[in-house]
Amino acid sequence: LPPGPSGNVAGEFTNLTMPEVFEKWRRKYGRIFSFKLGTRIVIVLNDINATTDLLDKRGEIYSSRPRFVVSHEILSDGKRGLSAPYGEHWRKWRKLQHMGMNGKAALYYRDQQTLEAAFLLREMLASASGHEQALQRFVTSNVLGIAYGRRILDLKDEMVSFNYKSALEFQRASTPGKYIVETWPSLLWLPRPLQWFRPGLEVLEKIRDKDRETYMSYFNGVKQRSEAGIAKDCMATYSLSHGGNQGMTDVEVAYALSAPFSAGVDTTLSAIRWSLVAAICFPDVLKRIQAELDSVVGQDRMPTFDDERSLPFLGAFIKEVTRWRPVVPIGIPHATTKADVYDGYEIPKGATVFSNIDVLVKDPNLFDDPEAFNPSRFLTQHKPAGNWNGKVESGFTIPFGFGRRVCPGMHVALQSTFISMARIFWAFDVLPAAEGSSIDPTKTVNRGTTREPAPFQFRVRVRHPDVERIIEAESADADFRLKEWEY
Ligand code: HEM
Repeated sequence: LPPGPSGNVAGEFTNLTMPEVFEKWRRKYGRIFSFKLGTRIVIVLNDINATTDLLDKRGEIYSSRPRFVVSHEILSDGKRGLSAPYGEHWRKWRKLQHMGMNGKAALYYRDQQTLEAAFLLREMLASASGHEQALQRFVTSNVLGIAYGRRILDLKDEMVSFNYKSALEFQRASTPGKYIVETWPSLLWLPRPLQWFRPGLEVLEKIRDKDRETYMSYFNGVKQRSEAGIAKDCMATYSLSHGGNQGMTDVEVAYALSAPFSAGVDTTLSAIRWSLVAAICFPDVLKRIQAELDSVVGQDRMPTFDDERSLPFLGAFIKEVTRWRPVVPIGIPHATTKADVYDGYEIPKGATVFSNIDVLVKDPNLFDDPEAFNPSRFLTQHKPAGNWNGKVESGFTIPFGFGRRVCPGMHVALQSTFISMARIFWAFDVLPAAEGSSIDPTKTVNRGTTREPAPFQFRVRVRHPDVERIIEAESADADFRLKEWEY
């Protein structure tokens, strides 16, 4: 096995976060290390070549997920794709995600994203600070638009509270050490009357039934709208088109439609929050973005997606934010389906494999002065960031994971980030909450697999005299046009 700490290391994770523990061990053991957690072998890749060699090039072996007996198999009836092992069910689920969110399909959601961004500006204009709710509503509404062609007017919407509750139950059920069957799944073979741990699982089975019923009701809602010819194109309607369900049952499709919410809200929101933190901490960068916006867009209309190609510095800024503060710092673990050998090390079948994104995006071999926040690195023609082994990457996608499991929501996430940032920076100066106060960009909060800035306050200041009038006009139009997504 690759080198690493021996013995029971579970205690290491009580005071430090997983990315922190990984960093400590990386300094000691180097580019690939391993350790044992319970009965599992965990391998951590801290190097882009090892990551691409294994997760990309040997995708046939490295594309599964670690087994989650309680949260995936029991609570989710094995139906959630994000935690599904590599195989037939995951493949069909993945095809639907791809069909609904690939680069071309993502273009369809631009209308809603643009209108929601006008709405967002109005909400931000209305409150001097404390824009958290407005940002959260913007991201959530777009994600539900992708899944169900439905928008939300506020965060109290029942669809939002249900999805949050369901995500929380999943997280709770994944807590290490909480359920004995997680460590000893063979206990589930005992005759039921002998399963002394059963009552704990029965609670989860009740939640599972309620989840299934609710997901089905959302899917059936779109079916009815589709039959009536009033559904907006979305993943649900794609699944209803000829062969669109990939041969999945209705319940499987209904579960698949829950993925954009569970994987897309916290991640996109965190990317947007980090973009604001960067704008506040690096005012010269913000000034340069605004100069670009002023010269391309001017002051008598809001930016749109049509301006994207003419705003290379804003594009570079968004890439740099995702590099500087990756929102899924150690990725989502893969797992092997076959034993393998790499660089003289044994990688056993069933091993959990992390790629340490946090380290890859700060690799000095890939990025000059990697700790610096420097969007211009993504404008250079000669040494594109992400160029390794002489291989030029057309895009920078490290923060979105690797191989067959790479984030299928990448395009919609980048679109949401682009249109919200373009419009916010066009309309407002983004400033610390109080004159002379500052934000510390090294302070972070971990939430499951995502990492976001520690809560911060900021205020916005209108940039030019016509902003309020334009926001009012555009958001009134958005109110009207967004009705197509309201039900
Ligand atoms: C800035 C925003 C986002 C980031 C940085 C991000 C990052 C990631 C990463 C690192 C993974 C794991 C990939 C791997 O296993 O190697 C992932 C998986 C996934 N993401 Fe995203 N994501 C973002 C937004 C979204 C959005 C908006 C959606 C959907 C609307 C989404 C849907 C998914 C799904 C369904 C998976 C699981 C894929 C699978 O297991 O096959 N993500 N994402």
